[in-house]
Amino acid sequence: MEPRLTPSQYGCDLAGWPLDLPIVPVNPTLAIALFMTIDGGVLLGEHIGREMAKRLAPSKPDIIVSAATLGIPVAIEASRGLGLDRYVIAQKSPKVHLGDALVEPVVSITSKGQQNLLLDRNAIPLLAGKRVAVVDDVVATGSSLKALCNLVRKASGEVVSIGVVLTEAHDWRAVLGEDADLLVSLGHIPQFEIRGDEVSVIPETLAHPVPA
Ligand SMILES: Nc1ncnc2[nH]cnc12
Repeated sequence: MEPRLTPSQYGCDLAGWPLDLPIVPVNPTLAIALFMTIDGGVLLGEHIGREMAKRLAPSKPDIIVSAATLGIPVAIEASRGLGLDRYVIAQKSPKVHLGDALVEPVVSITSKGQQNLLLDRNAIPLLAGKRVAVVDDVVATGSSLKALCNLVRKASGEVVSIGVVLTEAHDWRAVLGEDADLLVSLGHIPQFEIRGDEVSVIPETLAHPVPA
């Protein structure tokens, strides 16, 4: 069994929607506030879509792109909020129809090892020459969003904005580089240091970091 950490939850705000997230270890010294978009309910999904749409609308996207699995509700709800129909989801696991897919590597802090993001070649016509908003649930390392931006560009789409529900710490800024300027979010979560069964916020990972 995982040790129970104290405190066990972190309270955050998603554009006016208060949420208590469970604090879970990702390794012996680091814990995160876990946000699972698929467990939040329909009303939270609607709220996320409405608030995400407000923030993405100024970039006038034609279509939204995200990654399976936790990005899927964000893509659907943001598309609904923007009045868009089609959206494109990059897959993480090879599917029978994806033998010939466009591929980009990803390193995640919540899944072990290296994975790939795969874009179905049949989706290329939906993206080529289009203004594309890339969305995801949480940006931590920035690796998934960077891979998504690379896939959109390989498909000749223009990345006009990046929308995430939560930013987590700040490592993503360096990984995204100039693309970090395209990013909008609904909230921020820090990361946590584990000592024994107690956790404390790492000050440099707060929205307005406290220098070490
Ligand atoms: N806090 C978090 N919740 C869910 N997925 C994540 N991926 C990276 N950080 C995460």
